[in-house]
Amino acid sequence: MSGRPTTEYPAYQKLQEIYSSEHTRLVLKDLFAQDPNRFSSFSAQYVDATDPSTTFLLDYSKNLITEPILRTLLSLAREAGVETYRDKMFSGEHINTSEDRAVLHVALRNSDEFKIEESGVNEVADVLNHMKEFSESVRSGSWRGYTGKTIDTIVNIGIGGSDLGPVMVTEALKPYAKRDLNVRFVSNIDGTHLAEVLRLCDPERTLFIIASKTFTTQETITNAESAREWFLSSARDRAHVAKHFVALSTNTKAVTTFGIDNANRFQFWDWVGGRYSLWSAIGLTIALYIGYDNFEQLLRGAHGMDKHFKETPLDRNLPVLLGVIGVWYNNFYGAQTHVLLPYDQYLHKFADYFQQGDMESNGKSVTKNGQRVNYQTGPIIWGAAGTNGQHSFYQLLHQGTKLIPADFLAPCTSHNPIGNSKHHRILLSNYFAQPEALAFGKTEEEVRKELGPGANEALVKSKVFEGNRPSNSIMFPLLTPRTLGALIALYEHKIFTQGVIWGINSFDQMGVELGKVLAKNILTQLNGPEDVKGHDSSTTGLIHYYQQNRRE
Ligand SMILES: O=P(O)(O)OC[C@H]1O[C@@H](O)[C@H](O)[C@@H](O)[C@@H]1O
Repeated sequence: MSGRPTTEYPAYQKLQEIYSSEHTRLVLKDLFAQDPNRFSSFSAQYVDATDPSTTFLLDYSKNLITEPILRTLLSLAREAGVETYRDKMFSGEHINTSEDRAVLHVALRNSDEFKIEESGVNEVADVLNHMKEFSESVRSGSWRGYTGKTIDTIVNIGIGGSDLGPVMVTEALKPYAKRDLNVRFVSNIDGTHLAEVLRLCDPERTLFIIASKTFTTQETITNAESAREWFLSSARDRAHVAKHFVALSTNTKAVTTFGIDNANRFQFWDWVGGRYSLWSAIGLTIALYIGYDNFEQLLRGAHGMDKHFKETPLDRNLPVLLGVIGVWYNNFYGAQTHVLLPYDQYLHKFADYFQQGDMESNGKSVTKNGQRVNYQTGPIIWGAAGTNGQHSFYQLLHQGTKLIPADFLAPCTSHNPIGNSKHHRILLSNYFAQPEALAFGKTEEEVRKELGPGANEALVKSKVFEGNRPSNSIMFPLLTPRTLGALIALYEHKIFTQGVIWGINSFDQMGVELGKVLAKNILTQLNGPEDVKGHDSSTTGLIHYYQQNRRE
């Protein structure tokens, strides 16, 4: 994150040479045949230092790497200053230079271990207590709505980081949830989202959580205002809002203006980036759903990974290993995307979550010093829960023309061992088979043997799997709150590592602003064709079409 273009580091140039001279010889089938210990050399077990039951295995042996390549990739991380910038982050230095802010999501899950000097850090424990008290009163039924009834539905209104984290974690940790409490999410400004959720709510028993770091986000404020209107059409008296609306925000003034009691505001700080905020007050919906103690376990799991990232030498540092291997494909193999494939239905929002986490962090094309990069930065992140993807897009993973590095994740034990774990064994057999098929493929010779003499030539070719498609596999005993915390932090620090190597600022998101400004202007021009001014002919034509065809 020094802002130096990554191509200037000696290790980068060395990697370029290695790639040019060796990549045609990097064949997984051969690498495994040559080294019977490849799995043990290129895998590692993570064990939380204070809770050995929080553990997972990372197998990175099915990557197109050798020891010298990995060593050189780690040299690149060192030359780019990953260790230095990691320490700067943990000590509260303002590494988000464009916004002059510290980057301290690690302080939100710090059980007082790292000493961090930054205003607000000493308030974290108070906010957690506030969340504990509040979530317990709602869950126990002592918090009552305006007619004296208990709360049965939480509606989280927020977008981006104020939505995706709570959505992903409440889905992932459903086995720990209070099942008689419904959680619903409204994020999109499309009125349909709010309308369909409100249809499921009883105003006397619904609690709205207005989640917005800035409390100025157009979608969230508009949805919150409409929700308040819906609520007041039953409750009538504005004084009842206090029992049904709480805010999670850094913006005290805007929360008060909205009419939410200061006692019902859960504070956080500008050093918490939106996409790193599920650990803050933004996690209130999570605490309400799975209980505060489980939320705390999630924080502890992440803290364990923070310690690992902070204290482990780079060659055994799991986020760093994932980061540099990703750089290898992104910058040398020209891979454009990275796919996340959790074989766990509970993790079906994992890829959606890390689309923001990764793409908003590392989707940048100037360095921290303002120089246009002449190399690739953040990959496109996508994915879906296994085995569904196998019956749709895996065709392209196996036989398409693109290289798509993949991460496969799975629990050894299911929370739902129905049929004596029959489902889980089938699920896992697929989890094991897919990376194997991607890596080792199926040769023409094997196909011919299978089809027998006289087989149609085109058919033979179409059944060949070239293989040599890389992947990481992550396995953990059970998806617990603590394990999930560790896994999320693993990917957060991977993203950090890559951002440092590419010399970009992973903590601002200037790229989301232009569209917002243009939309505000266009909103004032939608009445009639005479209002539409200052656009290109395409935009003008589209707005005119809307004006001619709307039925309002
Ligand atoms: O929490 P807020 O302030 O409403 O912001 C929501 C989202 O707003 C988006 O514009 C930002 O790109 C995200 O990073 C952010 O998470």
